Amino acid sequence: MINDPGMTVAPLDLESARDAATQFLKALGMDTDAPATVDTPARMVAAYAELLSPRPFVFTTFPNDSAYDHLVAVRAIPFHSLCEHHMLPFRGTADVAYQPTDKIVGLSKLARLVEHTAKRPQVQERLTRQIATHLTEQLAPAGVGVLVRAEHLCMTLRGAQTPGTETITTALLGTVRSEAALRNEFLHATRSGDR
Ligand SMILES: Nc1nc2c(ncn2[C@@H]2O[C@H](COP(=O)(O)OP(=O)(O)OP(=O)(O)O)[C@@H](O)[C@H]2O)c(=O)[nH]1
Ligand SMILES: [Zn+2]
Repeated sequence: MINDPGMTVAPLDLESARDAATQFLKALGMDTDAPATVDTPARMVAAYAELLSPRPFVFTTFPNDSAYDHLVAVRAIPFHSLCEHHMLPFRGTADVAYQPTDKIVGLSKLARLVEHTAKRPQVQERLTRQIATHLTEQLAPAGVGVLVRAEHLCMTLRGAQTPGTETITTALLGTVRSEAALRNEFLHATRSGDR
């Protein structure tokens, strides 16, 4: 189970959230007593609760018994998160890679780790770093590379209103940062044009 403190998700108080959502929607002019919208505050809370509730999972690792020492990369892992400034979604893909030493991880766990890290109020920079830090702590790999591409709806739908923009963040650690050959291998494996 994911249990390091940086990954803990605060418990949700759904009842208080429902009361607050009713107030919030009334203040925005919605009639929350009308038949069609009487359940809207509860639905809104359920929707946010779903977006903020990562599925628990076990970060299963195996001995690296073939002494595999090139990059393991899973790319284009889809995710959605909530920007902590506006509580609007940002969504995109994460490319996650590591160079193993003694341990390898079940491949699906890289996708589950992305989901786990994304389903909380976030900024993209922290999301990217947290994925990389978790891999470093759990696998003691020689290197880690994480590249996240995302559309921020707070920027594309409102505010600056810039549809089509994509934000790219990277976290390169260990050999993926320091060795040109591995860095290039990572950047080549994650090139968006190859999808
Ligand atoms: N660095 C970073 N900024 C983000 C992220 N998500 C949203 N933001 C930005 O957070 C900032 C909040 O800025 P404010 O000026 O306080 O908010 P605002 O008045 O709504 O700003 P506008 O979005 O420009 O209208 C905005 O520039 C957002 O684009 C993120 O993941 N990382
Ligand atoms: Zn935002």
